[in-house]
Amino acid sequence: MLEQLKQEVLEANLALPEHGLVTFTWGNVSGFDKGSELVVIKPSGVAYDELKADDMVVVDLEGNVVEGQLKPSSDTATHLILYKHFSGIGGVVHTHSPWATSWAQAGRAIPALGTTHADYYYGEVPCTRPLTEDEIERAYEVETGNVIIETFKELDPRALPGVLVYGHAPFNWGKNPKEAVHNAVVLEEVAKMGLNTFQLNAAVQPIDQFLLDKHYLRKHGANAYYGQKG
Ligand SMILES: O=C(CO)[C@@H](O)[C@H](O)COP(=O)(O)O
Repeated sequence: MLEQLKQEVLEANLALPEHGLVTFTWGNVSGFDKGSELVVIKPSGVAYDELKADDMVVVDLEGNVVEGQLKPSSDTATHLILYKHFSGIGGVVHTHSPWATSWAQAGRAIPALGTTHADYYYGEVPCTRPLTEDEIERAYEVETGNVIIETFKELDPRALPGVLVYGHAPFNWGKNPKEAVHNAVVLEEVAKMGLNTFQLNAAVQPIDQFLLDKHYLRKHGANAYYGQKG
């Protein structure tokens, strides 16, 4: 069941170390099958170079394992909440990529300081509030998902395909696992550029709205013309 999605999720997980987003097993990718409403996710704690498509775990949106011999990622509950609330996403990534994780540990949103950011994120990449001790003790991974949904109450997850979880690390998403990883790579790049930019100019301000519009909308707007579009 879901053999093609398992292969896509495997390839997306293997892309994490390829792009330098993970150390050891500090990351996971899942994919969502709209027809069956099932999620394919990386097994917990398995090294990327040992992964096979058949190792992927299939769960329903309540987290019940419907296929697979291994335990699903420890972040499965967070992935599931994102699929339930962000309609249209087909892939979710979580890593501890160092530059984005540094912003999450500092509790700071990443402002749109340049056009590289604007090409993918239509404004600052938000950071969630801290979880309370009760939320952490009671249902850590579920409340991690809930605080992301809370953070996006007034934001469009299609225009901002990533978030920094306070004190933890980033989560990203996209229309499929491959796009979710692409957005995670971009987030790590703009996190690195942002930190370096502030070191060069501590008073730097976010780019103007018209430049943000130009770069974001040329790739993602109704009249997008970037690449071979338009
Ligand atoms: O955030 C964490 C641990 O803090 C996790 O992302 C692990 O780093 C990966 O867990 P598995 O997917 O292997 O269960």
